[in-house]
Amino acid sequence: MAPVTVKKICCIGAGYVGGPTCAVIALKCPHIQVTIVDLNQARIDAWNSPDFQLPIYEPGLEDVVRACRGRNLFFSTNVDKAIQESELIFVSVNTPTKKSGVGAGFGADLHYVESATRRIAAVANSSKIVVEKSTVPCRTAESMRTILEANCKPGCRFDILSNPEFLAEGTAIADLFSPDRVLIGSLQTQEGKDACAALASVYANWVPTARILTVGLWSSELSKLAANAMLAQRISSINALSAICEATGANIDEVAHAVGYDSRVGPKFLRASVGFGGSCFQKDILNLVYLSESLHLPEVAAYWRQVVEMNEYQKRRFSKTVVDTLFNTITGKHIAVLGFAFKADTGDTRESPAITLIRDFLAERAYVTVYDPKVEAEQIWQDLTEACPDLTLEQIKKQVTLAPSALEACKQKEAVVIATEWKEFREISWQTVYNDMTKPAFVFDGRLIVDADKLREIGFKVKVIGRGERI
Ligand SMILES: NC(=O)c1ccc[n+]([C@@H]2O[C@H](COP(=O)([O-])OP(=O)(O)OC[C@H]3O[C@@H](n4cnc5c(N)ncnc54)[C@H](O)[C@@H]3O)[C@@H](O)[C@H]2O)c1
Ligand SMILES: O=c1ccn([C@@H]2O[C@H](COP(=O)(O)OP(=O)(O)O[C@H]3O[C@H](CO)[C@@H](O)[C@H](O)[C@H]3O)[C@@H](O)[C@H]2O)c(=O)[nH]1
Repeated sequence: MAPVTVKKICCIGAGYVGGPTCAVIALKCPHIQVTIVDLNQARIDAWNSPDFQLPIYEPGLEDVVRACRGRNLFFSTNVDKAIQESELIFVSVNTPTKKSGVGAGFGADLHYVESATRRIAAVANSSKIVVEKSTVPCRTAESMRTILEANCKPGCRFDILSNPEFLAEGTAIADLFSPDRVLIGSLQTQEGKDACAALASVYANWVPTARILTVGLWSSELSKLAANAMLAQRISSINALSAICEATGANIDEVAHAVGYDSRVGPKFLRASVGFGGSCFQKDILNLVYLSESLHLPEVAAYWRQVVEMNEYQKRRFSKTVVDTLFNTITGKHIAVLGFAFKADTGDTRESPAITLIRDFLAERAYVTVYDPKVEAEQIWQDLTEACPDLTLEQIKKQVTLAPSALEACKQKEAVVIATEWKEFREISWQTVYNDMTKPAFVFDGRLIVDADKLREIGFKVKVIGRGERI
């Protein structure tokens, strides 16, 4: 059987991955009709909003959606119709860490993947290529295949592919336009290879073929977890070294520069910080830990677990530095927190280190004022309520206020804490900030973005992650 020519694609899950990924496919493949479906009506309404108030903020995304929405890109809640019409279906639903039951706190909650798969099985009335886009534990494709094959209608067949996504938030569109690689895993049967060729031909519309890697199904699934684990491991390594720098007077920027200059190490992902956040790193490493334990590999599990533990330590260490530096108490003190997103150029707050810091400050009964250029107020209240189960929203609102700008947030505060590396925090007028602050005025830089010497000349007391200078 010759590889299928893909004319219609359905993507189940209109989130941070499904939305941008399939919008870019629609842009680059005008001959393919792409329908992105979701059960969440509000999300689909936002994708369809006349003024392009899209449900996620991602630089460049609006231009892509404007170019193809209504042409060959559609957003809908009619999941069944999109499944039936398409030859190729991406499953791009969420796979959060399990909160209860077996594997709670580590394993991936696969019930969204399973219900999407069951829906495909229930309504498909022709052969489909089903593509696992979500990040999943090794061998999930096997479970999907079992469900699909058990429900296959006469004359139909299902081929399962793994095609993990490597985009990073904030640079998703650039990453999708020019990916380092596209990874496709398939069974090594003729049918599996044909399905793989069909998906590869979609990407080949804009990705050089040398960058389209084809591997076995399980290698593909494991490679995604491995890539995230190794990226996060670099951050935990540099953060561990930042603690040594603070204790010795070395400078973590200089150390990272010197180490990264070795072409075998490379310069990327060596930026010390208050800790990594985001929906993926912690979840995927815990998933790898759980997988290792299930395979009776406790040493391997312990190795990867330490990457997450180091990250927790880094966040705790930073909160403690704030308290210690502010004369061992922040009770009743006023602290501005600049940034709430887990990184710059996104409105996403999942696992943001800012949440942990603010939780710690509230536990010390400090007053906190937050400013973030992209995160919605609703989201901040929701995240803080979840992070502080002992406090009601009313109590949280007595201690936390939201400011309309960075300058407003810093007024009359004893300390400014930089939690996200937004460009505007680099460019803020620190002299104005200083003039309006309570003295002595402290800056705690958790993202290595300020020029500490300049700030000290203005009069600030400055603490930067990974720098051992006395203030
Ligand atoms: N966020 C990232 O940067 C990123 C990058 C690479 C991979 N991933 C992985 O991609 C997957 C999706 O992540 P995300 O950030 O887009 O999640 P998300 O929560 O933003 O989006 C998932 C969407 O799927 C929808 N959904 C769930 N079950 C459904 C069903 N049965 N039918 C229809 N819709 C359904 C939800 O309503 C939600 O809108 C995860 O496995 C994640 O680990 C995420
Ligand atoms: O040197 C660095 C680089 C990043 N970070 C932090 O690490 C977190 C994650 O950043 P990043 O990886 O840029 O964003 P994500 O959107 O989480 O992307 C990661 O997770 C995605 C989901 O699986 C993968 O697809 C991407 O390849 C992978 O980079 C953020 O809090 C960053 O501030 C650092 O502290 N130091």
